[in-house]
This record gives sequence, structure tokens and C-alpha cells, in this order.
Amino acid sequence: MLQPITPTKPATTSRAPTPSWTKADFVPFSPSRTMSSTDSSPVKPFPSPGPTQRRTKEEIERKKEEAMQRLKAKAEEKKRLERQKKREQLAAQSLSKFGFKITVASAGISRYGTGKGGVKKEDSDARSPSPQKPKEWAPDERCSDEQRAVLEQVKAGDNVFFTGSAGVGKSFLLKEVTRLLDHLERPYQVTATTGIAALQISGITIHSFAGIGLGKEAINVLYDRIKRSKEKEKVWLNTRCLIIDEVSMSPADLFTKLNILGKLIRKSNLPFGGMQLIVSGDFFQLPPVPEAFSDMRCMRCDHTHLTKVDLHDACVPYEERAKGVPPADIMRCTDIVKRDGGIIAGCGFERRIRRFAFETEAWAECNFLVMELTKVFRQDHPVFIATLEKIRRGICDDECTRFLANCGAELGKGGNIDIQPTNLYPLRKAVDDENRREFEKLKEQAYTFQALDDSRGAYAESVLGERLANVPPSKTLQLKKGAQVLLLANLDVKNGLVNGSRGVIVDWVDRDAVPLDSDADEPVWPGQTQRKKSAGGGMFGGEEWREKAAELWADKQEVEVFPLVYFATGRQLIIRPHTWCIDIDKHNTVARTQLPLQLAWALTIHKSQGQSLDAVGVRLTSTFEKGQAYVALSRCRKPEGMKIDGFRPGVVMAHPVVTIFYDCIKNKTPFFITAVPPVNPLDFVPDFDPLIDKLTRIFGRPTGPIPPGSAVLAPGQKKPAQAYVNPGAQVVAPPQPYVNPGAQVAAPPPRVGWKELLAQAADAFIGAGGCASATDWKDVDVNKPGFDDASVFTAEAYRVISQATRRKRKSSYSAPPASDVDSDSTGNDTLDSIIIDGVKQEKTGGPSGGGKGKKAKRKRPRKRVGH
Ligand SMILES: Nc1ncnc2c1ncn2[C@@H]1O[C@H](COP(=O)(O)OP(=O)(O)OP(=O)(O)O)[C@@H](O)[C@H]1O
Repeated sequence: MLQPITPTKPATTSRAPTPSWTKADFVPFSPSRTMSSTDSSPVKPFPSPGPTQRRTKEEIERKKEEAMQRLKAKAEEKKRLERQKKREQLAAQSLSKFGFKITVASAGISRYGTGKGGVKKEDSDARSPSPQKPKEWAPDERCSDEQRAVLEQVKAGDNVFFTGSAGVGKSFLLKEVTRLLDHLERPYQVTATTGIAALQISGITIHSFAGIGLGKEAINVLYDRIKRSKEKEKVWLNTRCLIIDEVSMSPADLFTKLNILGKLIRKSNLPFGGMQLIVSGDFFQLPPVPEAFSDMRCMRCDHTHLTKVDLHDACVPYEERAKGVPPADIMRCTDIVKRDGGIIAGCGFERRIRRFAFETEAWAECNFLVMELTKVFRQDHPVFIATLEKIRRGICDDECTRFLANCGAELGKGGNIDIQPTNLYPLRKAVDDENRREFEKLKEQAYTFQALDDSRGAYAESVLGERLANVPPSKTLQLKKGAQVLLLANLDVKNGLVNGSRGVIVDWVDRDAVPLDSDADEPVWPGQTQRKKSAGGGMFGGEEWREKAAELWADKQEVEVFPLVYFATGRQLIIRPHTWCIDIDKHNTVARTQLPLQLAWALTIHKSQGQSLDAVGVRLTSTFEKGQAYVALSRCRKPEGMKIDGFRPGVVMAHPVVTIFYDCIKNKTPFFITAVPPVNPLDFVPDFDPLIDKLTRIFGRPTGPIPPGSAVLAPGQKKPAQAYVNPGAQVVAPPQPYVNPGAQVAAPPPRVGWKELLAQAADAFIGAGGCASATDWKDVDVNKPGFDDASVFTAEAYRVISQATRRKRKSSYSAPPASDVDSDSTGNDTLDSIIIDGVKQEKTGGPSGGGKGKKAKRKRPRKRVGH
């Protein structure tokens, strides 16, 4: 074996150096020479050959081989760059035809400056200030006075809601807000209510921030989910300031849940647990997608059986009818009597079905400083701006109709708008038809991909086709090189590859290709970013199961390639199959595996919200939603770049509640007035929760029935008490509940405690023959098919209680009782220092209040399960 040349020896010199070894030291290497363990003579190292030594044949061969490799690598690199350039050209060409530009964004976020990119660290951390904090901060010089005023309020720490028509620069201003927060070193999170809106402001979705998935479940389920993950909890705890864009698309329930979750996780009774809230949006634009009646779940106990009940006037203690606000339905969580005699207990919780976030108590609690931006930046044509403002408010007079009829004169005539318009349609079907037409124009070879559908449960199997008939990932997907595509899944949120991202297919990659380089400009191998990290191993929908589904999908395809897509964000990605699961109920799920792509020459109006476009074709024939026509018509920068089809005054609609809300903002009058106090967050936490004692000390014990809610304060109103004495208020102030003398006033439903609920559920479970007695619960496999919600609930509750009891017993009351059971606590809020209303409270009684002395023993009542 040869020793490496030591660095002290020059590798090449003009003269041969004198060897530092003697001839006697040189022992030629002979492979036959073996070393025996008994050989006592010290083995001398083989000396390195000097530069004058002749190279061996093998060495020459090796060098030659290396040189060849280098040449090959160089040639490949050259080819790669050429291929890359070609792909970029193709992508740029195809996207720019539609007015999209490729913006090469670096990975992560530049915290100071543009605020571009995703979250640099793990998603778990709020964006905390970086060490290179800019010394000086000044708003962008383009900011208007209104925009500067918003920044001042943000700086002051107020909860701010800024609103205004489309194009007044709300998203633009949010970027300025993040620059300001960076400067102030105030940890913040930038979120939006949809993936595409989040992409516009380089943020994440509000769901992703909160760690609540779709957020449809009851508050206690979501709370549990967050508490079980240290990372998710850390995000909530570390965020000082929460930014939410496109708040108009946030369902009212989601806003309510986030408020309560914020309080519970941050252990503070302040709205959203004391975070500063900066929300922006225009409620005249598209509203949140309404929840189907069959999908509604109880916010308190996650029961799926809700029934509509008559408005009992005693529960409507605020004035709203005088303003013309239509009364909202009340849904009550009720029992289900099963055919076999068992009962799945409902908790009796009632809530009013509201659509918009501003209709909730959570909104009222936040006491937003409402700031309306009025200067429109997207358009500069004064008549166009005035027309859009009328349409925003649901007004369409002759002047508007005439103006809109003359729009789009230059489009397609080779004038100053030479890009192909992006067509916007209200319905997905029309979008699909147009995409197919454009697709057929491409001369490239078409590849077809068939979806793989699967189901769990007998019922799911019977409705598989029906349930998957209208989902966006199509059953048969045809793609070609050069096709414009839309991503249908959040593949890499940090790098802006989210549901709605636009790109072009620039190449085909062999399915068996080895993982490619992870250069910034190279395709990221899908395994790194596309694998959905879902728990559950081989279970239906679990990670292993998804991998298997992807393999089965691949076996089904006739072609063995994946598309390489170049996105408008400047990133490219090999797109592999993705699986979507739709839960019908606990035991039935349908799933589709397909490439998460859709052709995208045309877009739905929903997907276009928040975008500015230079050339648009607006097709309004089948407009079905309030605000839809306004969103479509306000996307284009110039009237000459917008061609309108199917316009009639009837498509211009504004939601009456939104109109009332904005009138209140304009007149500085209260929207709703309420005497209902904010709900106690503990109404949504089971009383066997391990942290219940600690939480009770912060929030107090809930008393009385939970009001059905939805009583909202006016923008700018301070407290409910002040609302009634506000002399400036121009509305009839009704402090007394409205009681209809003719109506039979139904009594509010009795309060059902968690224990009763649990007992009822247990009875139902045992009654249904689930197991013989309560003690058998611990052996229950809750994942076994055939178990209904109640039994799962009961069995899991049993587990929680027994775990907590075991932990308590283990500690033998020698350690602080609450922290014993608080296995999920972050550790900085033990019994000795708890946070009440955002203020750290020191517990008295211990030496120097620091909690280092012996803790007082505390007798804790033994908890029993229902019966
Ligand atoms: N102060 C400003 N100076 C110059 N341009 C601005 C200013 N504010 C916003 N803009 C530009 O106006 C256009 C529209 O802005 P932006 O998308 O932020 O509006 P928006 O209110 O969020 O619209 P939408 O409600 O449709 O989402 C963008 O091109 C943006 O760069």
C-alpha cells in the first residue's frame, strides 16, 4: 500500500529532491507478501514515489479514466445547462404569453427588504428578527399617506383591520408591515386564508400556521392536536403578531376557533391569546365557501348530528333586525337514536350559523382599529375605478353597463396589449373546456395518466365514483410539453409551490431516473418535498399506504415518465403522484391518486382573487356568487386589456350584511351591539383534560349555558358596556333582549357537562354491545371498523383519564400537581408562574416566589369516569 504524499513534500519541482529515505528502507510492494501476526520486526511504511519515478501502468490507466470522467461530467454539465436554458425559455415564453413573469426567488425568506419567500427556519418558529436587523426603517417611498397611517398603528401595537377596494395595495402594504415588524424585532407570522393568497404575500396558510389541518373538527380535538406537537405549540407561543390576509375568505367558525385556541394555548384570556392581529381583506370580494350542512360538526364535542332549531328570541339579545340583517339559523348538537337502541349523545351546544369573520364574537373581542384605504393603485383610469367601486357595492347603472361594453377594444388587435388574455370563468367546467381547446393546439406528444381510486368501508365503495366525479384531479389527465398547468396540492409551501401555483411543463423525466442534484435550479427530487408526512403508517391514508398507492398508480400507467414543471416562482419540480383522501365518516373514506396538475390556460374567478393581470377575458354568464363579478372585473390594470362576455346587471351582487358592515365603518356606527360576554374557552375543553386545573385558574369555571353567540361589536367600539352609552351611535340601542310577545319563548337548553356526556356515551357504547363493562374500555381498539363516534370518544377519554391518573400516582403528590400531569407543557409556565391576561403572575407562598422551595401538597379529587 502506498502512503499518501505528505503536504510537506512538494508535488512537482524542476529538480528531483533528495529522497529522505535510504535505499535500505525501500521494500518493493509485493502482493504475495503477507504480514503475519507473529512478525516481530517493525513494519516500515512504504515510501511515496518521487516525482521522477515512472508511473505504473495501472496509475496511468486510472488517470486516463479520471480524465475521461471529468470530460464526460463537463459535457453533461454543458448539456444540463443547455437543457435548463431551453426549459426556461419555453416556460418564459408560455407564461409571458399570458402576462406571467418568472421571478426567481431564493429559498426561504429575506427577512429584511422584500419579505419574499417562505419561512426560513422550520415552520415551527415565528419569524424572529435576524441578527442583521436594519438600523433605519422608513416606509417604502411609494406608500400613500393612508398606507403610512396603517403602519403607524401597527407600530403602536394595535389590532388593525385594513380594508378597501381591490387594488388599493393591501397585499403591498402587508409586505411593508413585515419590514416594519422585522425592524421592531416583533416575531410575526404572515398567513392568508388560501394557499394562492398566501403565495402572493410569501406567507403560509392560516391552517398551516395553526397546525389544525382543515380545522373542521371540534375545538377540543384541534387543541389536542396542537398540544400533542411541541412544534405546533411553539408556533403559537412564539408569535407576537399574527398577520392574516384575505380575511374575507375566512369562515366565521374558523375565526372563532382560532380565537379560542389562541387563548387556550397561550393561556391568556386576551383575544387570540394576546397576539397582535393585523388582518386585511375586502369583504365585498369572494366570501368563504359555505360549509355543507352534512359536513357540519359540533364545535364543542365533534358530534356530527346537528339540527336546525327555531330562533328562540331570548337568545338574541342584540339588535340586528332593525338594520335588515337576516336572522341566522341556530344549529343544535342533538342525540342520534340508533336503530339498535343505542344513543350517540349530543352535547346540546347551540351556535348561530354565520358566514363572515366580522359577524363573530371573536371579531368583536379583537376590537380592531378599522382603516379603510381608498387610493386605488392597480388601475389609474378614473372612470374604470369609479365603475368598479359601484360594482363592488352591488350597483350597476346604465353608466356602468355602457363603460363595460366598451372595454377590451385593443385586445387581439396588436395594440399595446399583445399578450394572450387569461380567461376567467365562474365555473370549473368552463375552465376545463377552454383548457382542452388550447391543449389540442400544442403540437407536442401527449401523455395520458390514469387516476387510481380506492376506498375504505362498504359505503365508500358504493359511492366511490359519485364522490370522485367532480374533484379537481381528473380521472384521465392528458399532458404535453409546453402546457400551462396549475398545481393542485401544497407540495412545498416554503418555496411557494402551493395549490394554485402556475407553471409550464418543460420536460419529461424517466420515472426510474436517479435522484437529481438538489441545486437551486435543478429539479428537487420529489421524495424530499412531495411526501406527505401523515401519521398512520400502513393504515388507509397513512404514509406507507400512500407510497404503496403511488406504486400501484405507476404500475397502471402506460408511460414511464413524470412531468418536469417550471413554475412562475422560478422553481422547477418533477411532479409525482399525490393522494387525496376524502373522509365520508369515521369508517368510510375515498381516495384518488393522480399527478397533482390541471391545465391552466383559463382560471376560475376564485383562483384569480388577489392577482393583477394585464389582459383578461371575463366570462360572467354563469356567475353564482356575490362579489364574483367584482373580483373578475377588478383583476385587469387597464380597461382596454379586459374583454367581457355574458355581462348583465344581474351578475353584479353584493352581500347585504357586508353592505351594512361597510356602512357602519363609513358612518362610524356600531355594527351589532351585544350584552353577551365572550365565551369561556373552557366550555370547549373536557374537564378531564390534564391541564384543566391550570386553565381553570386562568379562565375561571364556566357557568351557565353557552350563548349561541354571534353578537358583534362595532368597529372601533371599546367594550360592550360603552356601546350602550355611546352617544355617537346612531342605531337604536337595545340593551334588553328582544322578546316577541306572541312567540313561545323556548328555554335555553340545559347545560350538559363533559362527565354526563361521557357517561351517556359510555352507556350507548355498552348498550350497543361494544364491551361488557367500563373496565373493558382500555382494551378497545378504536380503529376497528364498526365503532361509532361515541365509542371511540369514550375509549379515548378513558385512556386520557387513566394516563393522567397513573402519572399522578407516580408522583405521589410530592411534586407540583399540575405540572405532573402537564406532560405537554412547555415548561416555563409551571404552577409557580402562570400567565394571566398576558401578565406573568408569581405564585405566593414559595420562598422568594421563585418556586424553588418545597411545593405545598394539594389534595386533588379523584376523577371518575361517568359511572
Ligand atoms: N403605494 C403603492 N405605490 C405603487 N404601487 C402600489 C402601491 N400599493 C400597491 N401598489 C400596486 O398596486 C397593485 C395592486 O396592489 P395589491 O395587489 O397589493 O392590491 P390589493 O388591495 O391587495 O388587491 P386585491 O384586493 O385585489 O387583492 C400592485 O401591482 C401593487 O404593486
